[in-house]
Amino acid sequence: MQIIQDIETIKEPFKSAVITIGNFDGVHIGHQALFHEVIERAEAMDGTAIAMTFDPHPIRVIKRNGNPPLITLYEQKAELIEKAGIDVLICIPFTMDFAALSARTFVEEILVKRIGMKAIVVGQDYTFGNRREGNVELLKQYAAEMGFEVIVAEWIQSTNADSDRISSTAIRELVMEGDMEKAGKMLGRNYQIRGTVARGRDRGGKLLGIPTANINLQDELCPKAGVYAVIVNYNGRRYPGVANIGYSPTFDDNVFTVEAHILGFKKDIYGEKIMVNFVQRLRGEIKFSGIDELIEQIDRDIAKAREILAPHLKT
Ligand SMILES: Cc1cc2nc3c(=O)[nH]c(=O)nc-3n(C[C@H](O)[C@H](O)[C@H](O)COP(=O)(O)O)c2cc1C
Ligand SMILES: Nc1ncnc2c1ncn2[C@@H]1O[C@H](COP(=O)(O)OP(=O)(O)O)[C@@H](O)[C@H]1O
Repeated sequence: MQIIQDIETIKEPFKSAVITIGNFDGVHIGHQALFHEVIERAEAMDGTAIAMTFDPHPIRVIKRNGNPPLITLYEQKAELIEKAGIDVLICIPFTMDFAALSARTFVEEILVKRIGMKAIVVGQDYTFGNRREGNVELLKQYAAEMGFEVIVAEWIQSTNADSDRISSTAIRELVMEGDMEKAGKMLGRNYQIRGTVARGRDRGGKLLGIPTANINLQDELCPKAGVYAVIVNYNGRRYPGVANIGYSPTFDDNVFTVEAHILGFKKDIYGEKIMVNFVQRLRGEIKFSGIDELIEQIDRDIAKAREILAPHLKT
């Protein structure tokens, strides 16, 4: 996948560009369906499948809806879009100047003239341009005038019985409630955080005999405090694990940590990158009266996690 960070570097329009535009936070199954549609159309036209996204996330720049943490940071988002099969990812640095572009200028100058858009795939509620003045109706007017096709994608319903609409907001809420199974269904994969292993309080290995790799979150969404069955990616492999998120109330230092104990693993991995995939929340954090009770409980957590994770690690 080609990645373009600066549209000025696009010197000539792409061949029959089929494009979809969005923040795609989470790259959930609804986003994946849009990409699928783009790829199919592009293939039929012998054209180029393009996704356009923004970094930083527009809500960070416009601050209309506060500052919600992100489901996917840029690196993972780009990886997932590539995996979906998109040919070109155009990542626009979202600035106040960009936000001020009129809908017409954006469509005519950027999408049609520079990128060579021949078709655009959007959801029904797509809005764009300064103050969200552009919508599907306006896009259809421009389409007739400027000569491109507008494809309005059907909404993807959740596979859950309550058929919630799949949305980044719904997924954020599920992750914050610790409902990783439901979040995972909407994402089409487990919710993941990634980071570099940092030093903790030097208790896990020495005091408890259960070393934990601590990671500091950047801007991403933190699941509800508690204990989770997780799959850890390290060095290209997948390991079962248990993670703890919270303040470890048995100890009184009141420091918030995200940490994972990797099962069947023994190695110093400070400074190395790991990815933690949340499969299921097991319980909330407990303030134990002593270290022995804490260790016994963690042993039970590990046994339960092994059971939950076994089917996930078969492949
Ligand atoms: C699976 C798991 C469950 C945990 N549950 C609790 C808990 O219920 N209460 C608590 O105070 N600490 C809990 N901890 C946190 C440990 O106290 C923590 O790993 C320890 O303080 C090590 O910290 P360190 O990595 O900074 O050295 C848990 C840790 C793990 C790995
Ligand atoms: N099975 C394991 N799971 C997680 N980390 C491990 C494991 N085995 C060794 N380690 C290493 O031990 C470190 C954690 O040790 P710990 O005693 O909990 O200290 P800290 O307080 O620095 O987290 C990890 O950062 C990692 O480098």
